[in-house]
Amino acid sequence: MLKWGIIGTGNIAHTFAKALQLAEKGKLVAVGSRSIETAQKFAQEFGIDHSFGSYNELLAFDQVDIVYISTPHPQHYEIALSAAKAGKHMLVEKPMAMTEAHIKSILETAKEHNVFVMEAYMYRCHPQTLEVVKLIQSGAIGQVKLIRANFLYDGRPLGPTSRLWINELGGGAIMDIGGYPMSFCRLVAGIANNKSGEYLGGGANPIKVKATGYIQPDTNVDEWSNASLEFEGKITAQLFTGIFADSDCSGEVWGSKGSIKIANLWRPDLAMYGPVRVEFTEYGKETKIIPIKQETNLYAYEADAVADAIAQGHHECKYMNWQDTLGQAHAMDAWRKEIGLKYKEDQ
Ligand SMILES: NC(=O)C1=CN([C@@H]2O[C@H](COP(=O)(O)OP(=O)(O)OC[C@H]3O[C@@H](n4cnc5c(N)ncnc54)[C@H](OP(=O)(O)O)[C@@H]3O)[C@@H](O)[C@H]2O)C=CC1
Ligand SMILES: O=C1OC[C@@H](O)[C@H](O)[C@H]1O
Repeated sequence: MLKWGIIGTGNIAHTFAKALQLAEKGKLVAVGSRSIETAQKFAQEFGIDHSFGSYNELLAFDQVDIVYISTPHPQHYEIALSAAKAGKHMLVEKPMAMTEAHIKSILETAKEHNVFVMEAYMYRCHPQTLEVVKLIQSGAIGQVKLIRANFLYDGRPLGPTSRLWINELGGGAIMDIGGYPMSFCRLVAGIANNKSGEYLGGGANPIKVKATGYIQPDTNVDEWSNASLEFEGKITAQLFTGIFADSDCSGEVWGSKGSIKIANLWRPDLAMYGPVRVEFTEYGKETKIIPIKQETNLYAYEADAVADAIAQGHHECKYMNWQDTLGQAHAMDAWRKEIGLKYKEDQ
């Protein structure tokens, strides 16, 4: 059993802690917060014995094998460096850090200290995503030509104190949710261009990134944006993200023989985002609905995939490996640059 410690006690930390209760290969043993009161409250809520009033105390605790870093994005960098130096494996929430330079440095430090690290794109570990991968690999839709992926939701009710609307906390749509469509298009292009037929992980890197978007002058964060990508193999993609609209977690892939449509790509744990299934159409024929059996929770799949990789002595997870995270970081920097979106980490 992998022994987990959680760093930060916000929204996703609660979701992940609940999921760990369902994971087969891991359990939550400790939590670290900036305040001891918050840590104790969280520990009580999840019935765990160890709570710490600083992240460094948790990192020094020898009963924890792996930390889940769930602070706002700009804080991931320093915490991940400290975690690696403390010899802890880590699952770092997406984006792994604010810039490609910071992400490179996290991966180098993890390598130096011989620890596992994964950027927490949880949907990559889910059977629905694996079904999409399988369909593309089987040649069912022929040669992939065009990809579309969206992640939008309404972040306005969260109000101005939410990290989502604060530039210093890495706010804005691209950094919060734009990374999902980017990572999906990269995954699909990577699978399409990998002729070995084996899922080796590692998305493709776009050879062109063009984008437009709207940066709110009051907050200096992007409220919406769309990007157009071009990949090798004559594959093009269009991504949409925004934090002002009804939720849209959908994606589509068009090939030379057929297409795939997914209603709820990112949050199959939440029915409000749409049904969990893959629609496959061979052009000119009736659409087939492929139901997806969820045997556990979305984040429990992720936690168990991490546990499997570590048990096999790997420092990366095949569903989101280091090469993929680096390519993702490069593409995300390019997207932001296209619309002039800047953070203090860019200096
Ligand atoms: N994979 C997924 O499905 C999701 C991933 N995420 C990712 O997880 C991360 C956290 O998101 P979310 O849980 O929504 O964020 P929240 O704002 O809800 O929580 C963040 C937590 O981080 C800690 N923290 C440390 N430094 C700061 C700071 N300067 N300001 C505010 N909080 C701080 C706090 O915990 P404490 O006070 O205990 O130290 C806080 O509760 C983000 O990187 C986001 O991209 C978010 C939602 C879903
Ligand atoms: O990763 C995420 O997915 C769900 C969103 O609600 C959240 O803001 C984001 O960080």
